[in-house]
Amino acid sequence: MTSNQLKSSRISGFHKKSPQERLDLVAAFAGLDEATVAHLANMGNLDPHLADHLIENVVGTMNIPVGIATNMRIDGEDMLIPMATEESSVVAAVCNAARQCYDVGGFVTSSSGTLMIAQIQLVDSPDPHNARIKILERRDEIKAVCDECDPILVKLGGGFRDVEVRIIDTLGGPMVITHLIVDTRDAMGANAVNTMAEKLAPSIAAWTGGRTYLRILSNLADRRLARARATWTCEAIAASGMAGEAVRDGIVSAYQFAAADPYRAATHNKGIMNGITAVVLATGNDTRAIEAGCHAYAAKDGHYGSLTRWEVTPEGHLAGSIEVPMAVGLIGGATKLHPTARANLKILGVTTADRLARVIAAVGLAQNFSALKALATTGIQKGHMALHAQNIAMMAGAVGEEIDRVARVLVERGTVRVDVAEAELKLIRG
Ligand SMILES: CC(C)(COP(=O)([O-])OP(=O)([O-])OC[C@H]1O[C@@H](n2cnc3c(N)ncnc32)[C@H](O)[C@@H]1OP(=O)([O-])[O-])[C@@H](O)C(=O)NCCC(=O)NCCSC(=O)C[C@@](C)(O)CC(=O)[O-]
Ligand SMILES: NC(=O)C1=CN([C@@H]2O[C@H](COP(=O)(O)OP(=O)(O)OC[C@H]3O[C@@H](n4cnc5c(N)ncnc54)[C@H](OP(=O)(O)O)[C@@H]3O)[C@@H](O)[C@H]2O)C=CC1
Repeated sequence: MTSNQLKSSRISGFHKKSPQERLDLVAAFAGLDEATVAHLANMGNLDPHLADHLIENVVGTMNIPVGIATNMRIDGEDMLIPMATEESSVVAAVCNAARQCYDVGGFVTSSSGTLMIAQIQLVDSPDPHNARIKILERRDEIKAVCDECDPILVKLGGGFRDVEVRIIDTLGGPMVITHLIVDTRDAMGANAVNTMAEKLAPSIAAWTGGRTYLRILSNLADRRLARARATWTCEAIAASGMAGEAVRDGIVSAYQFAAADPYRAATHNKGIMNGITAVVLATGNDTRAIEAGCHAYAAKDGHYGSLTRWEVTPEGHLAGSIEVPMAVGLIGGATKLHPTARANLKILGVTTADRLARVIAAVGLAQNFSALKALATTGIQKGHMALHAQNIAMMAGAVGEEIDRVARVLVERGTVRVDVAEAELKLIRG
């Protein structure tokens, strides 16, 4: 092969090769050394055959640590929560928040059910209002078509629930958008509702005289909302040098800032997603679907705001609550296939997708509490950087016991920087 051929990304049939053959090609393309190739070839605790079938063009796996959030009491049940994340202090933050509300009962959760929405786009309808009514008239026929697509889902108590039709103004003129509302039970439901939308679309075109284009679920799963709330007493949240009342008021003020300002809300919600995404990933669910849904929900009032609310109760306690779309499943996607996801679901002990969704909402709320408490008191760097110091020590080359020794010095000096870690490592190694 010439070096030009090696540098071409046009590799026909790459997908038909084995992971090792692909890796050899990639190694030649990128000039990878033997150690890097060997590292990528080691697929850890994921069966290479499974990895090669979960996604396309596989050459390796990317291991992310799974940490356990402790102290979580949800609806009276003590739970251990597996979280998959690459970011330090995220797991500690959930443990910390849960610890401070454990004695007063922890988290209370609820949900709006497990309904998903599939959209069918109809264009070029000369009489969109007439078209809307014509579609609504066919409810029974629509139900029959949808339920026929997935008899197992129907047997499990799910299936078609309702049809709604909206007329929206677009750059291309009015469009008639049909929403199929489907109970997908313990599945996230994308495949189930997409199949229904595709099956139904030709009938919608025939009934109305328009043309159908897109037939796909909406990730703004606002018929599948998970909710959680918790109360923290001032006594429990007092921080070194700060009365609980001041901490409470600081958290409420931080929320008010996020509610009013999208620049702050983006960071505020990122913190919430630290927890949500970590559990979604740990259980093999679709992180992008959940993130898209949560951010769209945060903007549902035409203004991007906070996913949580923080208030003071009549007794003077701090009350936090969260409401988020949470389309997660226990069936389908990688949830059943990935052995780590299966193990994590076993640790969680949840037996329904609805319960999993509510647990995830509680984790999002806990995550937000800790971030806001840190921000409103000592600042985020103290706690976060203390844990991040270990990463910095490793970046400087520390191994084994050196990691803790270097990290401790970085925290003591208050300078969590790689150059300082390198200097300290030099000292330790003499
Ligand atoms: C970091 C802490 C927890 C320290 O908090 P602390 O009060 O200094 O820790 P502590 O040593 O007193 O321990 C208190 C409890 O925290 C937990 N805890 C304490 N250390 C650990 C640990 N190593 N591993 C596991 N759990 C830990 C543990 O539950 C412990 O109880 P115990 O077990 O001792 O009975 C605190 O400062 C904190 O919660 N900070 C917030 C950290 C955070 O939010 N990190 C997310 C990354 S930053 C970000 O991306 C989001 C952000 C901040 O931008 C969002 C926003 O702006 O809104
Ligand atoms: N925009 C998005 O978010 C999109 C996401 N996706 C992907 O779709 C995947 C999820 O699709 P999903 O439909 O959940 O998965 P699957 O189609 O893999 O699984 C759902 C199916 O499992 C069967 N089933 C068995 N037991 C149950 C039960 N207790 N509750 C419900 N269904 C049950 C059902 O019927 P049956 O056996 O008859 O099939 C159901 O249709 C994810 O990988 C996601 O990433 C795909 C497209 C777009």
